[in-house]
Amino acid sequence: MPSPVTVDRTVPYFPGATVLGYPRIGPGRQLKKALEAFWSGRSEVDDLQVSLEKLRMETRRHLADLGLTFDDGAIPLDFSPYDHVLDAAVMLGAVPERFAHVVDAAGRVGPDGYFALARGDGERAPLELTKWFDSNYHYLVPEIGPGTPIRFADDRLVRDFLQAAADGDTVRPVVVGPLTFLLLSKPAEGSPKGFHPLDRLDDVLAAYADLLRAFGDAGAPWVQLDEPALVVDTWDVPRERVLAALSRGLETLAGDLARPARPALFLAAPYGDLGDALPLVADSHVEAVGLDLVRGPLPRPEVLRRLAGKVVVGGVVDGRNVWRTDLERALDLLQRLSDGIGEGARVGVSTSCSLLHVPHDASRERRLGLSLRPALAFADQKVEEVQILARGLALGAGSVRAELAAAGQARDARTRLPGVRRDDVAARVAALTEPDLARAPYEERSAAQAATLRLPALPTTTIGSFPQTAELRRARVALKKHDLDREGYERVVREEIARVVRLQEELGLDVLVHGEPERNDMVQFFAEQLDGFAVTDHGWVQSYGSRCTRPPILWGDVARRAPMTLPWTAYAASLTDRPVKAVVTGPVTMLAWSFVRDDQPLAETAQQVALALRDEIADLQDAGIRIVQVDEPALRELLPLRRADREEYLAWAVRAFRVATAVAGRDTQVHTHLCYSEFGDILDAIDAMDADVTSIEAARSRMEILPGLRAAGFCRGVGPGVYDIHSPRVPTTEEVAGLLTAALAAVPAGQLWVNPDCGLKTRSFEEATAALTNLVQAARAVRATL
Ligand SMILES: Nc1nc2c(c(=O)[nH]1)N[C@@H](CNc1ccc(C(=O)N[C@@H](CCC(=O)N[C@@H](CCC(=O)N[C@@H](CCC(=O)O)C(=O)O)C(=O)O)C(=O)O)cc1)CN2
Ligand code: MET
Ligand SMILES: [Zn+2]
Repeated sequence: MPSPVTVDRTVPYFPGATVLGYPRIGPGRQLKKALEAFWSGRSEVDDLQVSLEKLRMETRRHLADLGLTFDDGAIPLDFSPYDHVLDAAVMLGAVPERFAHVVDAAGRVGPDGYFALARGDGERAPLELTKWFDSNYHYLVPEIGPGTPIRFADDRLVRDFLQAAADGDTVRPVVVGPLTFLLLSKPAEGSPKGFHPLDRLDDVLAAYADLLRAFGDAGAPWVQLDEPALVVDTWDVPRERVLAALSRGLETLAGDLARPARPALFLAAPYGDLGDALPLVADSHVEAVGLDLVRGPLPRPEVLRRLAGKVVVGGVVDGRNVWRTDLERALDLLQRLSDGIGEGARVGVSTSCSLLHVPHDASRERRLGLSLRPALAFADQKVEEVQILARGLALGAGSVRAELAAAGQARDARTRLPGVRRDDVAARVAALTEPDLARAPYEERSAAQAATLRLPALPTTTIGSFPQTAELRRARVALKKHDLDREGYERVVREEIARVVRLQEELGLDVLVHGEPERNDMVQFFAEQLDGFAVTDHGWVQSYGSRCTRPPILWGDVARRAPMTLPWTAYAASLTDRPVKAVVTGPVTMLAWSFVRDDQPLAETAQQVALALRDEIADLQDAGIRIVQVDEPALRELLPLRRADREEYLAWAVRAFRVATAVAGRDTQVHTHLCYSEFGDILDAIDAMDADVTSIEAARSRMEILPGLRAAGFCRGVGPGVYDIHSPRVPTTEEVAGLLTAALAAVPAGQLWVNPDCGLKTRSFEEATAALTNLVQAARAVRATL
């Protein structure tokens, strides 16, 4: 084992400039490639370890090349092989009982066990995957019960630190903080009523204290504890309890455990405002605190003064968008922060949150055109921005005058691009009136649809996508490289549609889809065809594990140029007598999974996207399509983290859905699909969307949502997912039938639909066929009992 680093522990100095975290996927998606090679058996575990360490090494060296320095802890070590919340659970040995065997006698979890927790192992269901705060990143939900083992068990994080140190690179380890860990956990199965993971606070704190001691022994100058949970005020425990837990945590980890036994502590609170938690942090013994000054306000003067003894790290560079920072404004904010703290203020400059949410490097986007590219800042550009700001803060604005001016010019130039403001689009949004948003009463619609669609009870369907084959992806690459012409590409797509339609008929599904083979991604595909959006070539961002997306960049007013999915859907419909359901991506999801403009309210942009979709739905309807699904999987994701902001958001989100869908006549059945989240908080909004059928993720959480829906008075069609598509595991017929029977306890048979949790694009045809065979059989069996 490499020897510890020697540092002067008496003076914890903090960098002028840092970032809270950096993309983990690698500029060439090295993480994805290494993981998928290992999972498929194309590489051995040693190859995987070598690839991962190489990626960590290249990342820290790259950050050093960009100007961040090792000695002062400016370079974060925030790597994770799959997910950082899973890493914290593994560090604590806190695995669910069904996975107890993956922890060895020494407390460590090997690669197979680690990936079994993340992805299941064929027999055991993996941890639940859900949204990380209000982002499109997904974390694995720890399951914590009264008896779950919790101690400092797996020291991988410390070993990673020492491995870097052995190369002479002293990094700043980043760990999910103890409160955030517990608040993101769910009670393990079998926990007594009233149990909350927070009940295990003392055990978790003891384990973190051991972790910090180990980092101290290893010579880490700084450790960053991320506590984003503190900016959220909607947890299922009262705020007082969260604050009491925070006090206790600060006392245990920063006070009782004093330096030099531990590294200096940097408590970071991304994604919002610390609010009433900040005074507690100010009065604690942590050495540094990171504030999100993009989303949160500058703290009040009396709170600022209490921060005087600490390093205060101003998160002024937005980690959630890709626009160049208004450096002048940011510098002014930092100056006010410093002045507010008063004499001796030590202010650092950082990003508002980890750069996990943005792609690596905007300079690679050759196709983005000379007009847009200068206005963009991806991770590497943001690393430069924090350094410019740190220089400006240390040496005065005059020292960075040229940089401030260049940033200002690039930002101004963007707002003047043709297409940023369009009178035709503004006029259409302004002309919308209430009747444009209303459909016929549900009873009338339901009767009309029953007459035209003639579906059996418990109709079976899928969520839209079928497996994306390597052949399709290759064809898209060839099309881009001009090795395949448009006609050739469309032939490949049509053949795939025909194959998927045939397969669905053979399987006996009731409502068919075309399978979405023409889509690289459900958001990017539409963005490529809409005015106002730009797409990237290399702008990959991790969504979960090895899965990535290239979020489009929304820069101008949105309008549809031509039908987007109509030809493909119509082609599928021409091949079968069964009803074919068209599938489009809804307005909120289009925004949530893109980088949005910062010069106009989201609500306004949402109506523009909704109008473009409305035109598409009108065309589909005119072409004889009688079922249209408008996917809104991100509806819950964008729900504000603070209770006070929620109503306004839900109002415009629901309105946008209705703008898009109210063009449907009474005998056109409107479906929506929601996935990946707790729906408890948005049941009323789901109801207000007024969709005829709503499909929701439910398999991993065993149909927990249904009683709530019933209680909310929801009376339309509902398809609780009966099988988890995120895992390769094929559900048995009995299992699906069991879930359907459970669902029937909460939903009348006339309302219940049968479908998977989500689209099948990440599965193989073999897995999808096996699972759907069982799904159809289960539906038939349960139908026979009605
Ligand atoms: N945007 C978005 N967010 C979402 C979802 C979603 O579907 N979209 N679903 C939920 C879960 N998140 C997901 C995110 C990504 C993927 C996913 O499958 N991503 C694919 C990439 C999809 C894509 O853009 N595909 C392109 C590009 C594919 C590609 O990598 N091509 C290679 C070449 C491939 C070859 O030669 O075979 C290359 O460019 O290097 C295409 O099909 O055209 C992946 O990581 O592998 C799935 C779920 C929630 N959030
Ligand atoms: C993440 S929601 C996915 C919905 C989409 N229609 C699909 O089936 O893939
Ligand atoms: Zn979904």
